[in-house]
Amino acid sequence: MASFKPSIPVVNPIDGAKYHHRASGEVHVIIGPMFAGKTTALLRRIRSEGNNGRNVAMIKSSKDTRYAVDSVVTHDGIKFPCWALSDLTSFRQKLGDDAYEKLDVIGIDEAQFFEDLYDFCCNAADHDGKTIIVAGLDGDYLRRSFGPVLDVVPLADTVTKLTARCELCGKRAFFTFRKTMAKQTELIAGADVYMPVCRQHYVNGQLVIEAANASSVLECRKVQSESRLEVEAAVAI
Ligand SMILES: Nc1ncnc2c1ncn2[C@@H]1O[C@H](COP(=O)(O)OP(=O)(O)O)[C@@H](O)[C@H]1O
Ligand SMILES: Cc1cn([C@H]2C[C@H](O)[C@@H](COP(=O)(O)O)O2)c(=O)[nH]c1=O
Repeated sequence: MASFKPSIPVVNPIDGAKYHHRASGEVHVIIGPMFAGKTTALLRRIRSEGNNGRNVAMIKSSKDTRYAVDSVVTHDGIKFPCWALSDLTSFRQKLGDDAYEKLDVIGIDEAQFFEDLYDFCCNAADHDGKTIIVAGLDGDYLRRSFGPVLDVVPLADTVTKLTARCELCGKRAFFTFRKTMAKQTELIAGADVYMPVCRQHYVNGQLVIEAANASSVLECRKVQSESRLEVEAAVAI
C-alpha cells in the first residue's frame, strides 16, 4: 500500500500565492570510492522500500553504459531497471505528472554526473515530499570533489561513506586509483581502468604516475594497456 503524504496549504507571505507543501521528504547520501558497494546499498534500500509498499523509481546517468543501458547494475551483476537520463530536471516530464505524484522514493545512481542534483533533491524532498537516495563518488581519481555530490550533503538527513578493499593489500580502501595516464575527469570504465586503494597505495600510485609523466621514455609510449600494466606493477611494490 502506498504511503499517505499530507499536503499542507501554505500562503507565500511575499506575493500571497497559495501552494501545497508536503513536509515528509528525506535525502540520504551514499558515497565512497568505486567498488565500495554504493550501488549495492542503493538497490537494497530501494528494494526494501518497494517491499514495504512504497512507490519507487531508480535513475542513473545515461553516461554510464558499462553493464546495461536501462538498468543499474552492481559490479557483481545485481540489476534493477532504471531511467537512464542526462539530467534530473527532465525526470518529472518524462515520467508524467500523475506517476510522479504517486512516487514515494527516488534512487539516483552515478550522482556525480548530474549537474542539477542539488536543485532536484531540494525540490523533490522539500516541496514534493519524496525520499531521495543518492549514490555517487565523493571524489574523482585525483581525490578532488566530484561533480555536485558533496553539494547535497547540507541537504541530507544521512550521509554514509562506504569503503572497498584495497586491491593491493586488502586493507580498507577510501580512494579510487586510475591505472592509466588518461587525464580527463570523466572516464567511464570499470576494473580495467580503476582500482580501490588504501592511502598508502594511493600515494605510491600517484608517485609512479608522476614519475611516468616526467619520463620521456614512458611519455613516448602511447599504448594505454602497456602503461596500465606498468603502473599496476610499480604501485604494488
Ligand atoms: N576491491 C574491491 N573491494 C570491494 N568490492 C569489490 C572489489 N572489487 C570488486 N568488488 C565487488 O564490487 C561489489 C560492489 O559493487 P557496487 O555496489 O557496484 O560498488 P560501487 O557502486 O560502490 O562501485 C562488491 O560486492 C564486490 O563483489
Ligand atoms: C574515479 C573516477 C570514476 N569515474 C567513472 C568511472 C565509472 O564509470 C563511474 C563510477 O562508477 P561506480 O559505480 O562508482 O563504480 O565513474 C570517472 O569518470 N572519473 C573518475 O575520476
